[in-house]
Amino acid sequence: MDAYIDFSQPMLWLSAASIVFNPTFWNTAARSEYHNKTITKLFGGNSRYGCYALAITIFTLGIIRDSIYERALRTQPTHPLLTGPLSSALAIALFASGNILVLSSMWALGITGTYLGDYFGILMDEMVTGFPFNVTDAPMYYGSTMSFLGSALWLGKPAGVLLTALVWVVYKIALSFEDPFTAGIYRKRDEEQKKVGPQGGQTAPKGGKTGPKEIARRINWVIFGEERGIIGQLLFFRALQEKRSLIFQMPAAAVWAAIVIGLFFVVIALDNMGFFSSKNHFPVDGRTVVITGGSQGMGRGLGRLLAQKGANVVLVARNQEKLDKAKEYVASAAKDPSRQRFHTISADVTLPEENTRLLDEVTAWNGGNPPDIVWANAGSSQPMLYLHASIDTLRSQMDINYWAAAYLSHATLALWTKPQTQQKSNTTSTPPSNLPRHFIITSSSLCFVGLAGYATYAPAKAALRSLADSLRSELNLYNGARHHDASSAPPTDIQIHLVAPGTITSPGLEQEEKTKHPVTRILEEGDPKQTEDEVALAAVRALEKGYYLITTQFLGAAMRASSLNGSPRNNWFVDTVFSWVTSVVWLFVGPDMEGKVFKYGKVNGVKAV
Ligand SMILES: NC(=O)C1=CN([C@@H]2O[C@H](COP(=O)(O)OP(=O)(O)OC[C@H]3O[C@@H](n4cnc5c(N)ncnc54)[C@H](OP(=O)(O)O)[C@@H]3O)[C@@H](O)[C@H]2O)C=CC1
Ligand SMILES: CCCCCCCCCCCCCCCC(=O)[C@@H](N)CO
Repeated sequence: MDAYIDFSQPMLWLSAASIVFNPTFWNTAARSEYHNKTITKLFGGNSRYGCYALAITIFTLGIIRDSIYERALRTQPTHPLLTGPLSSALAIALFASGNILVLSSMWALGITGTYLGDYFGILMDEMVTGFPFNVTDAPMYYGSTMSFLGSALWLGKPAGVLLTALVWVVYKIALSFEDPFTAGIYRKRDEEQKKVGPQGGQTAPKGGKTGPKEIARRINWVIFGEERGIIGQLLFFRALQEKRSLIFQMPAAAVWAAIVIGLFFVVIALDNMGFFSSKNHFPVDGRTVVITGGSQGMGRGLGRLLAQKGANVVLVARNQEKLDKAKEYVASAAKDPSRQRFHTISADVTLPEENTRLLDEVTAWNGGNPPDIVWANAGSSQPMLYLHASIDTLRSQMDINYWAAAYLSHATLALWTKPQTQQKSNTTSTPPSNLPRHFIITSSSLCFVGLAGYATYAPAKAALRSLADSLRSELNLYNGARHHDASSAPPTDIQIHLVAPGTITSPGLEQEEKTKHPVTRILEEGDPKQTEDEVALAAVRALEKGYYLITTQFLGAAMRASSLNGSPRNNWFVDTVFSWVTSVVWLFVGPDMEGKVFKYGKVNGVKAV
């Protein structure tokens, strides 16, 4: 054991103590502030000063802890297993991505948001849902853990790996205290706000477009060191100082690997901040959108979000009562209620003629203009073992999950590709509509990966992906023809998109849980759950960036990256490197998933039909 870790070194124990002490300290301090206003009282009743003081204290304690950690490691044995070029490359990657998580989290939350401002009654107005919070709920904690592990690998010290494990456990415990507590604080605030009077419902999450002005403002912020900038610079320079001398000792291959992986995370972060495309590729203000399956779940979330962005919205589903309620809910979010219009159509989209009828009805309602955006979102899942499903079920699953979207695309594209002369000019739309029209299909992340228990459903979703890929290729013909003879060609470009969400906490999910086999639950256990609003926001943000094949959370993105095939890339660099990474990840995840199903059969057996 002594070859790995030297437990006789006092620094090791001091480091462990400081690792345990820090989160314990800030949780105790913050709770005492929350209950008795202890820190605020110390600062003459000014809670903001109190919070800044706590921030400085926590930050200083962090630096002390980090330097004790480093000193502790220097007195520890090095192990050859941890000193190769691979280990160094991994160290850099962990350190880089850990720091990106920490810095971007601070950037997004500010000082009071980062350093427990909630406990001081300084609440954030809006939930931050963009990067890095779309990657993990606790980027600070995970980022810091990654940096610890990075340092351990860099120095090649098994003791560092052990201390990192301690960091991780301590953070996990801290999170299990903090998360419910903060959730409680915000719940209380929301209840109080409700009592005071309606504030227009939920506020839209923060983030959104990052135009050149916003970028300039942020750079300014960093250089001139307003609150977030100062901390960012401190951390950045400290990281540089520590690592500079060591880079020169690295073998070239490790340097290159580290650069590629580091760049990968930088590009992801920049992409998430909207650096690569400041133009909005999906303007909806003043335009007319049709959403099938719009009466609940993701469709309703989309309706609400697009109403907030100024669209006229038509919701389609079968049940008229639910449609009426949803319309009221969506309309109440309108950006400009005096101008925006809302409508519902009851239709069964599994019937081809209903799809043509609904488009005719929308066109009439829209002053003779076809809708600008059509979203084939209706769908319904009956997961169960394949052999437990009747042939009728297999067919009806295909009807609602594949054919409904196929019929709607067929009818919509027929309308949109009519020559200019046969389409009324889009007089109701502002800005004037030679803007592209969009046909969007809701598929599922299951279009990328097959899972036991989804053979009733996933094939339809995979077929949708193939439909979108094929139509995307074919639509180039029409978009090209607009440059041949404008008068006989469609009046606008036509774009198609496929959105592949993961698990959504919708009424549909409650329904599918009734037939789902337990083994399916095991396989999809790790899939993050998104609300209808979260999934709608993620999808629309990606559309605004001009993406074609869209996922809404990180696991979905990984599944997508591992099955890109010939589909157009969103960001060629990220997509390419990510697909390499996933092809390695699958070597481990694949057998693990196969094994889980096998083991379920081994333990429980399975009945023949
Ligand atoms: N929930 C999940 O975990 C996931 C869902 N998806 C997909 O996302 C989409 C939305 O799902 P979700 O948010 O769960 O929605 P829900 O299942 O909660 O709602 C489905 C909507 O579609 C409508 N609908 C169902 N059948 C028809 C029909 N034959 N004709 C017209 N409208 C119909 C329903 O209204 P009515 O019954 O009144 O017709 C309702 O508005 C679906 O395509 C689904 O496959 C993808 C990944 C995960
Ligand atoms: C490198 C890549 C690793 C990939 C691991 C794969 C893990 C599988 C997660 C499965 C998620 C399933 C979501 C289902 C959504 C859905 O459509 C249904 N709820 C509707 O019925």
